[in-house]
Amino acid sequence: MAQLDQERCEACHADAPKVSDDELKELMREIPDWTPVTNDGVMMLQREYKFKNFKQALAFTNRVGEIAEEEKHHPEITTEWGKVTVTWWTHSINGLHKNDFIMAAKTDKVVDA
Ligand SMILES: C[C@H](O)[C@H](O)[C@H]1CNC2=NC(N)=NC(=O)C2=N1
Repeated sequence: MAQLDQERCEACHADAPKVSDDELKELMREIPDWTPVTNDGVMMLQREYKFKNFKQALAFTNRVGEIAEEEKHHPEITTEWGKVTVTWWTHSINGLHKNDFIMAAKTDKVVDA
C-alpha cells in the first residue's frame, strides 16, 4: 500500500464517504501520534507539536499552511509559544475522510523535515 504521506487529497464533496470504524482503526496505525477527538458531534484528528520558542512554532504553522494550500485541504491550527495544535477534519462532510489521514501524515513529515 502507498505510504499515506505520499498520497494526494481528492476534491471534497458533500456526498464523499466518511471513514468507517474499520478504516479508522487501520488508518490510525499509520498516524499513531494523532488522537481522534469529537467536537460538537464532528470527529476530527488532533495532534500537539512542541517547539523551543514561538518563532519555530510559527515557522511550522506556515509550512503546514503551505501543504494545506497545495492539497486544497485546510486544518485548524492554534499557534502558541512553543506549541502548535493541528486539527484535521473535512468540513464538507462534517467528519473524517481519508484526506484527513493523508494530511495528518504529511503534517508529521513537515515536522521531520
Ligand atoms: C473548494 C475547496 O477546495 C473546498 O472548499 C475545500 C477547501 N478546504 C477544505 N478543507 C477541509 N478541511 N475540508 C473541506 O471540506 C475543504 N473544502
